[in-house]
Amino acid sequence: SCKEKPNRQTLGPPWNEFDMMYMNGCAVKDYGNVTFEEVANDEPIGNVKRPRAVGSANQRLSAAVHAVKNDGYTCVMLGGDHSLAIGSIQGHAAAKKDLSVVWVDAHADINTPLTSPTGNIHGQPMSYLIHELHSKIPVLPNFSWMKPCVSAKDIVYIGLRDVDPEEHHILTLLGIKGYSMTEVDRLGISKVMEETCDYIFSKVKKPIHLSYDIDALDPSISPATGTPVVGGLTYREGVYITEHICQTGMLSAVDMVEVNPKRGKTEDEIISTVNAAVDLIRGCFGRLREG
Ligand SMILES: N[C@@]1(C(=O)O)CN(C[C@@H]2CCCCN2)C[C@@H]1CCC[B-](O)(O)O
Ligand SMILES: [Mn+2]
Ligand SMILES: [Mn+2]
Ligand SMILES: [Mn+2]
Repeated sequence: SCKEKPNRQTLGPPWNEFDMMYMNGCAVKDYGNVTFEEVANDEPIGNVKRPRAVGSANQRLSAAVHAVKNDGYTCVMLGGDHSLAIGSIQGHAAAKKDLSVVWVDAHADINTPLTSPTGNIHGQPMSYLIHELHSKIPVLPNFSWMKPCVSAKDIVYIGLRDVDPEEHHILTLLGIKGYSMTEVDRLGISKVMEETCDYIFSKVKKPIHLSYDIDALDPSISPATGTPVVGGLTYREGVYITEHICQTGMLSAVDMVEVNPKRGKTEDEIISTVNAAVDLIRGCFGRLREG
């Protein structure tokens, strides 16, 4: 997590007594890893796999993100898979009430437990988070702590190119704003970002929760991920998104998820994926390619 640019003159060496480090003019504090408990016999419930483990993990993550926000930082959550957006956005909303969510992803991750083709919760987080689908989420063990906290009108997707038919129906029914790779090609990324910000700021300027799935980038850049899909964002488009969000001054939390070294076939694939994720986060905190 990172605070705004401190006044350099008043600061001592990079490390000071609050175990903060200063990088790129940001005060960076490492809140450590959220440890997750192993859950034995975590049998699926209907079409939801690992509900108990995922529910308790997200409850812990939610508390951690809440603490980071209460300390006044912009929160950086490094995943893990995209089911962690449940805890990250819950914890953020507990501290900041009204949020806008920019979801950068090849996928919509808005399957409900009933529509999911795989039962994997990483394809469902948005359905747990939005008010409009609350009635479609069954009671699940270890999920009683959470409640919907985002409105459909406060969401924008960027990078969509692998959306299930049921997800497409939900997006259309709820009128959720999205820029698929077709729109990115048609409009260009700068127009997409201009429209995205006009849309989320059209009424009230809400803090932004940027939930960045590394599989939004083309697999040629970030192959070490669970569900790669061809035809993704270029490195430049991916970084432009973060630079544009940064300059709004409204970024309040960012998830960087689905970076999975185990899915890299070579060391180079892993390094390329991790370096892209690092550069995306640097873009969120003011690193400009012009220097
Ligand atoms: N919609 C999905 C789900 O499992 O719900 C199905 N899809 C895989 C499937 C393969 C065959 C062609 C259609 N797509 C992955 C996606 C979840 C991605 C989660 B993310 O966090 O990586 O975005
Ligand atoms: Mn995944
Ligand atoms: Mn995702
Ligand atoms: Mn994805």
